[in-house]
Amino acid sequence: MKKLVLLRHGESTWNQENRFTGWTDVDLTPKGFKEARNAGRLLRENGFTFDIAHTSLLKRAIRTLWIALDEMDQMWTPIELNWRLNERHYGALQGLNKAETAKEYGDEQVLIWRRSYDTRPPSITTDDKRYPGFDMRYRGLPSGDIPVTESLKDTVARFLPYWNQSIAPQIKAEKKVIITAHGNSLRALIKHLDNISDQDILNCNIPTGIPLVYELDNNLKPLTNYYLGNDSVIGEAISAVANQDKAGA
Ligand SMILES: O=C(O)[C@@H](CO)OP(=O)(O)O
Repeated sequence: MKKLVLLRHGESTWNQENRFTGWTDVDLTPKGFKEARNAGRLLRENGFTFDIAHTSLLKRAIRTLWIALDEMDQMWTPIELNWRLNERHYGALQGLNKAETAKEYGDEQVLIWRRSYDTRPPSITTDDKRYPGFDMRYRGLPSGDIPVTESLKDTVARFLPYWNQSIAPQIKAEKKVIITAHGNSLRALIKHLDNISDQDILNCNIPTGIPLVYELDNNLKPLTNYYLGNDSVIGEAISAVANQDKAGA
């Protein structure tokens, strides 16, 4: 049996301000630092060690990983960074407040933008200052890979090549792996691993800073999965993510 750990970054400044974030490179809040440290503590107390860590090119995920590894006293763990683990690109919604957007467009529309499988939020244009093509970290990418908006389906499509070519072979080769990423890039992976339907993925919400352990068979089919930590804290954190788009939030 193989174990894979998934960790969403700790609370970011735009999580705190309840803004659509996507590829915007915002940092952790003080609470996010604490969540990352707590994730490291839970991993340490449960005896986890890693041969390799994967994360995105966004500092909220990178810093969460650094802090968790620091808390585990395993900062020497090799880290691979890849844009394919980035958050889903939220197009022209990036920067907008989720509750205000729900007031303007309605809860139902915002839920569709946030959680439906194949609906893309409105796009940005390639002359928008939010266009990732202006950011030097993405300079090596073909322009066809640089998003102006993404559905979860698009996120699955750009995550899976990295999973299939880099991460899955490492796990099959008995490497112990942690992936520190984002709410929607991790939903993309979970959809694939658990073979969740396009409809049911709507109800999947991932809390910040709580390690999620997958136990996998030799073909990487999930046997079971569980969060580390206190069940009621985890339940509240999952509901808080689900409710961010309520007009009264
Ligand atoms: O804003 C975002 O990029 C994501 C994650 O924080 O939000 P949501 O949960 O609404 O998909």
